[in-house]
Amino acid sequence: MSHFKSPLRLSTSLIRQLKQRVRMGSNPLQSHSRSFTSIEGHRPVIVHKRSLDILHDPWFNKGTSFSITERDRLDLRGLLPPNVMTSDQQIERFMADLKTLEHKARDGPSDPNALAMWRILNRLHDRNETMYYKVLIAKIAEYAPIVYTPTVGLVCQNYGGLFRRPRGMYFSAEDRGEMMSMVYNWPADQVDMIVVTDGSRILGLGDLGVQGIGIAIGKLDLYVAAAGINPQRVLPVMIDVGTDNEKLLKDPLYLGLQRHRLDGDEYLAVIDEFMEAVFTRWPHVIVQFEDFQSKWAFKLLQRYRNTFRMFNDDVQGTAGVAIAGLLGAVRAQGSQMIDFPKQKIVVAGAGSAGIGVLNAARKTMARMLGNNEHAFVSAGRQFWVVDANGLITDERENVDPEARPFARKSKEIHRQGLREGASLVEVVQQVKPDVLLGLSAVGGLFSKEVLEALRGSTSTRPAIFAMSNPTNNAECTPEEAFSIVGDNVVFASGSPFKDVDLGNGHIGHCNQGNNMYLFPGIGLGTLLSGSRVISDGMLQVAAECLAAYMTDEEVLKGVIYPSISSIRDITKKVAVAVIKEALDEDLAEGYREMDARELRKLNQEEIEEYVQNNMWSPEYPTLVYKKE
Ligand SMILES: NC(=O)c1ccc[n+]([C@@H]2O[C@H](COP(=O)([O-])OP(=O)(O)OC[C@H]3O[C@@H](n4cnc5c(N)ncnc54)[C@H](O)[C@@H]3O)[C@@H](O)[C@H]2O)c1
Ligand SMILES: O=C(O)C[C@H](O)C(=O)O
Ligand SMILES: [Mg+2]
Repeated sequence: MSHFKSPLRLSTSLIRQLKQRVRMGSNPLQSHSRSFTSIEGHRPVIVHKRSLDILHDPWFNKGTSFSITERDRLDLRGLLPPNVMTSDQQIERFMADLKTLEHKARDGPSDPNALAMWRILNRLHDRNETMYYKVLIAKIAEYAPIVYTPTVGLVCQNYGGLFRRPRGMYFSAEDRGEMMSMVYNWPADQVDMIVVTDGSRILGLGDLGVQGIGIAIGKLDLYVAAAGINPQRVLPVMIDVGTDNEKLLKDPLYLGLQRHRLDGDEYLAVIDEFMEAVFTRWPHVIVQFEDFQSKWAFKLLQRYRNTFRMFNDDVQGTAGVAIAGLLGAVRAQGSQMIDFPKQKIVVAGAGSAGIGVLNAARKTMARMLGNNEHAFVSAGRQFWVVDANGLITDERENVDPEARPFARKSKEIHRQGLREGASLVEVVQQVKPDVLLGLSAVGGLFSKEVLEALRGSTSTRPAIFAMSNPTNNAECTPEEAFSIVGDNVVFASGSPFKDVDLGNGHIGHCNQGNNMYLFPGIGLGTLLSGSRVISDGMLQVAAECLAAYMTDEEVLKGVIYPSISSIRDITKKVAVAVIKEALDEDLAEGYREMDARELRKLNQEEIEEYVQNNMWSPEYPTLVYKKE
């Protein structure tokens, strides 16, 4: 049976004629016979394909021009950005992209180079996945900065122009009531990992709307490269609930819904429907929430974390990476990890990432101090939190509920010569912290004055974490940190920077403090344990595993995070730790033929082997044809 469906009311004789042409082996569409040109544009074309097969067929593909009814008819709903474009608009978008490249090439070589590399890699990804991942794994240090931060930020900003072949799924506010069937448009029967964003806070670049799909794609590239998740079983997802980015709202070539973001219950209803749909089709999938604005990041995490296998990378992944780095910084001072609760820590930024780090760091300190209420209260005194309105104290009106536990008591603060709203410089001057940590998304926030104030730190070796992404949003550069604060600072940044030559043969090491060191292992460990949920304990052991990865010799040199070339190895170790914890907490339900009982029988070495054996490697399999 052919999948012939008539989009127009056609006369039966025309249909018969068309069918006959197909039977005779001539595709009416491929016919260039002049006698047909008069009705060329109106005649329906018979297709024997649906879904991605159509989008991947250059002859049938119309990209964003597929109408809504056609998308429904051909099982394309969700496989394209929601905005339907005319073919003129498509061409305009393409030309605008071409011009942007020319224009940028005149402005300087770095960004267009990175974008050009992304395009070349992306084209390889489209035509040969095995080869793409082979290249990525072999040269991860070189290409992670292209497929991941910082270039992925630029890619998202320019996604309208860069968009070629769609990748992943789009669920939009217009799809309410349809998602449960739309998920079946995805061709894979098994999906292990979904990374989903609503595009509301992409890196430190703000609301990029539908263009945020790039970050989900980039994160999943690391899932494949670092965790060996099979690329056929990953699914990047964009939930388009509109955008509050005025520029995109006005851009006629924008690919997403041109309306303001849904809010409140309407917003929640869309995300709920998405979660129900994906977990109905793929009950064992893991969903990583990525780059949701803080306002929703915490709420969604609380809403879903006890029922679904999900986590929020910005809140929980970042927290673990920061804890590992903070413990490394303590060791770099020549102290023991157990001295962590003595550290004075100033945090700039109280969004999803900053608050995630603060909660985890406070809990880690409290555990070290005896794990009781008193310990928790006293741990809270080690933190000073500065946001866009300055130091947060209990005098602050309308403080976010998540930040409230970190608001300093005004009495205490007055004794330190500080007050509500004190500036970052003042706070650093008065507190003389051991650690200055930035998750503010404000490039250059650690100004000369702030760094000079840090010279007064009571630490023998102050640590600076300029964790905001991408590169231009880093709170300071390593050059600034080493030259202003001193040669022996410990430095980490969210996006990669080069080490600094300090002269006399000395190197100022620049660590990359990025959640990429944890999320792949958290996902892999959860998948292979079959844990029902992702518990605090599993996240905690992941962070401890990363901290323990570094040797004393390395940390004393200021090297507190591994090099990205060992990301596959560290990911494997993190996954092993996560599996063991899931077993200890009785959350593990097993994976495929390894049921929970069998899993429980494995010793450390066998768990390591189990993880290794389940990591996909890019090798060409032998293909054999068999008729269906
Ligand atoms: N390195 C990593 O692994 C990692 C992980 C997650 C997020 N990040 C980065 O962290 C940044 C923040 O992410 P988020 O989700 O928390 O964003 P957010 O927008 O929710 O939070 C930003 C916070 O910074 C504060 N802020 C703004 N201006 C400030 C100023 N002048 N001084 C002090 N604070 C100021 C805001 O008040 C807010 O509390 C982004 O750049 C993101 O890329 C990095
Ligand atoms: O994406 C990254 O590089 C880290 C982090 O998730 C971020 O939002 O900045
Ligand atoms: Mg993120």
